[in-house]
Amino acid sequence: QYGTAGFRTNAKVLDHIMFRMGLLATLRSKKTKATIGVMVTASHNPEEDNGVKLVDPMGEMVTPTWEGYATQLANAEDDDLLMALKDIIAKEEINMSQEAHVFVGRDTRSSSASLSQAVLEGVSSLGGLNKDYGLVTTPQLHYMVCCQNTRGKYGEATVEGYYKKLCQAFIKLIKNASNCTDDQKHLSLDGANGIGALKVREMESHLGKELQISLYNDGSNGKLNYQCGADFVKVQQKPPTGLEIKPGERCCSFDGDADRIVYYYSDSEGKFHLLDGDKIATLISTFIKELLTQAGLNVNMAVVQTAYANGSSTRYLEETMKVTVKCTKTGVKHLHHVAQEFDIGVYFEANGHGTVLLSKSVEDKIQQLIDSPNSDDEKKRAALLLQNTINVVNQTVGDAISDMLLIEAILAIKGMTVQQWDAIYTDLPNRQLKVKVADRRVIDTTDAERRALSPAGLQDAIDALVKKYSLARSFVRPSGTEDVVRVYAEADTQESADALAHEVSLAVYRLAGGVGDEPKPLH
Ligand SMILES: CC(=O)N[C@H]1[C@@H](OP(=O)(O)O)O[C@H](CO)[C@@H](O)[C@@H]1O
Ligand SMILES: [Mg+2]
Repeated sequence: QYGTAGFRTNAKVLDHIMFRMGLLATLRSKKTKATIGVMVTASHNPEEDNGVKLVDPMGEMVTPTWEGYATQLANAEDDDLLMALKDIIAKEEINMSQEAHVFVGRDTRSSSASLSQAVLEGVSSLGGLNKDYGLVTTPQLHYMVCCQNTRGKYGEATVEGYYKKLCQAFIKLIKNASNCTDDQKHLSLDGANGIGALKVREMESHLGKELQISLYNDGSNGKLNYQCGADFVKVQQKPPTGLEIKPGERCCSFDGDADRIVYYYSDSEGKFHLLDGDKIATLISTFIKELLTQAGLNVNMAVVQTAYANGSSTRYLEETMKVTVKCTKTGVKHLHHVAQEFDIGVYFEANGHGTVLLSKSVEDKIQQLIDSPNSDDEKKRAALLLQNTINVVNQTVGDAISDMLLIEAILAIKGMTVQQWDAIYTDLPNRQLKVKVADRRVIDTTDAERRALSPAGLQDAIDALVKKYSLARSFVRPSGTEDVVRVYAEADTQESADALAHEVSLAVYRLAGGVGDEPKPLH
C-alpha cells in the first residue's frame, strides 16, 4: 500500500514498483499538464530498505486518489499491468498525446542509483521527458518541482538556486541579531550518514561566517541512520553515536532524507534534553506571532500537530500563547492540508517534520507594509523580518536544512540559548513502543488516530489503563511505513509513561493478534 510516505520496504523487491511509479508519474504529469516529482528514498528506515514518494505540481504530496492508483499499479500482476494503466487513463480521461515531465531525485542508499534508473525507464517508456537531479534531499526535489511549475516565481529550479534563496534570506535575518558571539554561531550537526550531510557541505560556502557547523555522521564511515539521525534521537531519547556532545552546546540531527530535524543538548549534569518538532513549532510560531503584532497585522494563524504532540506543547500553545491548535492524522500530507486553511499555518510532527505555510494575501500585506511610505520603522523592520522568514522557509514540505536555518536565525535574533528555548515549557515524559501483530489492519482508529474503533475492547482497555496514572494519555495506531502497531503513552513521570506504554502494548498484543513473544516491561 502507498503508505504514510509512499512505498517503503526492502530494496531488493522494489525494482518493478519503481518502474511502475515512473509510469504513474508520467500519467500524473499528462493529467495535470505539469512537472511531477519522484523521490527514491526510505528516509529514516535502515540502509537495506528503500522507497518512493511522488510529488504533485505545487511540491505537495500526491493526492489520495492517485495514492490509490499507485497501490493498484504496484500490486497488478505483470499480465494485468497494461489493463491497470488503461483503467487509470480512462478514469482520469488522460490525453496521451499531452507532453509529460518528471523530475527524479534519490538519497545516498546503495540501492538508490539503480532504483532511480528504473523510475527513469518507466517515464521514458510512456514517452515522458525526465530530468534526473541525482543526489538531492527529499525537500530539495519538492522545491524543484514547485519552482518549475510556478515558472521560477518560487525560485530557480536548481540546487544552486535553492542554496542562494535560503542562504540570502538567512543572512538578511541574522543581520538583525546584534551581539551574537562566535560561540552562539556554532552548531553541531548529525547528518545521519545521509544525503543531508552531503548537501550541508555543499551549502556551507553560501553561509559565510554567519553559521559555523561542525558536521558529524557525514557518511564517510558510518552506516545510514544506524544509531544516529533524527528518528533515532527522538525515539531513543538519547544522543546519536558519532557526535561529541559537549555540555550546553546546541546540537541537531537530520534524518536519512533530510526532511526532519530535532535539536538537543546535554546539561552540566550530563542529562540529555530533546527539543523536538513540538518545541520547534512553538519557537517558530511565537516568533512569527510577535512579528505580526509588531507589524500591526491581524491574520489567522494556527499550529497543526498530530496525536504524538506532547500534551505540554498543546497546552502551552493554546493556554499561554492563545494560538489555535489543530490535530490531524499522522503524515505530513495531512498536516499540510490543514495548515493551508489558515493565513499562516505552522505544522510539525513531534518527530521534527514540518514547515510554515503562508497565504498569498499575507505575503501581499507584508509587501505593502514594506513599500508604504507611511509605515513606521518598527512596522517596517517587522515586515522585513517576516519577508525574510518566508524566504528561508521551504513551503513545499518539511525541510531539515531550511528549518535549521530558520531556527538558528530565530535563536540569534532573540538572543536565546538552547536552554532558554527548552525552558519555554516542560515536556511530559513519554514513551513510544512497537508491537508486532499478524495483521495491523485489524486496528481501525478515529478522532485523528487518538481512539481505536477496533478490535473490540481495545479502546476500553486503554481507557482503563490511562485512568491509573496522572496527566496520562495513550493511543495506538497501525504504522503506515512499517509492519507494526505503534503505541504512544505520556504521563507525569518517566516510570509511569514507560509502565503505561508497556501495559497498552500488552493489550494490543492480546486483543489485536500479537505475534512472537509477549512485550516485556521496560524496567
Ligand atoms: C510516529 C512517527 O514518527 N511516525 C512517522 C512514520 O509514520 P508511521 O505511519 O508512524 O510509520 O513515518 C512517517 C514518514 O516519515 C512520518 O510522517 C510519521 O510521523
Ligand atoms: Mg524523512
